[in-house]
Amino acid sequence: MPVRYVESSRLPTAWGVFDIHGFEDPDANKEHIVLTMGDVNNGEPLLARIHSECLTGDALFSLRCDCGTQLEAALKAISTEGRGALFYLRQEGRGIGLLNKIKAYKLQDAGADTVEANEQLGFGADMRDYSILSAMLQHLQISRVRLMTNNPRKVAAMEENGVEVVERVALHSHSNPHNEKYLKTKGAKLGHLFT
Ligand SMILES: Nc1nc2c(ncn2[C@@H]2O[C@H](COP(=O)(O)OP(=O)(O)OP(=O)(O)O)[C@@H](O)[C@H]2O)c(=O)[nH]1
Ligand SMILES: [Zn+2]
Repeated sequence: MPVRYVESSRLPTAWGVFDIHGFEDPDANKEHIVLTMGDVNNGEPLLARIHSECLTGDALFSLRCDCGTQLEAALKAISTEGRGALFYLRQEGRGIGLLNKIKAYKLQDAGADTVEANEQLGFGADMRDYSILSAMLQHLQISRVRLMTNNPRKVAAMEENGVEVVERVALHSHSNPHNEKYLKTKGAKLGHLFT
């Protein structure tokens, strides 16, 4: 069964009042959301972010990655513009799930990098599937974006879903002693563009 829209409501946040739109993916048994602010389908390129779920970084303040700071930066940027959309996709651990990510962290504690750890567990380096965006983009009638990401695969994903990416907006990643190797591996092995 295809991904389908379920309901929307207001969501006041520390960065202003967003609208939250809920979608369900019955085949994968996942629930996804989009946070929007302002008029998202007036034809002007929309400031947008595709954020992949990271429970440890987004909700538990983990310093192993840069997800929490990127989530905050994206919501702040949208609120500053007064207009934008954040797609929060439930693709924890680049699509391998939370418990497998913890297994990968254990292997990283023993010296593997993020890609090697995934491979040792029998997964590809990045298992995310962006086709779920299609129903969300269609429902919200979004056709042109300025995409906040360092990941060229996300730019390609938007384009594959029929959306014109008029600009890639770099997102600054805060490095700390715990995520240095993680950030280095993103640049060296996963194709992330860091300035
Ligand atoms: N498998 C695995 N996933 C991780 C690890 N650390 C973070 N993640 C997941 O990686 C996803 C975020 O991907 P990133 O590679 O940090 O960034 P990105 O989304 O590709 O690119 P940006 O748009 O630039 O942020 C989230 O789903 C995290 O849960 C790890 O060590 N192993
Ligand atoms: Zn993370």
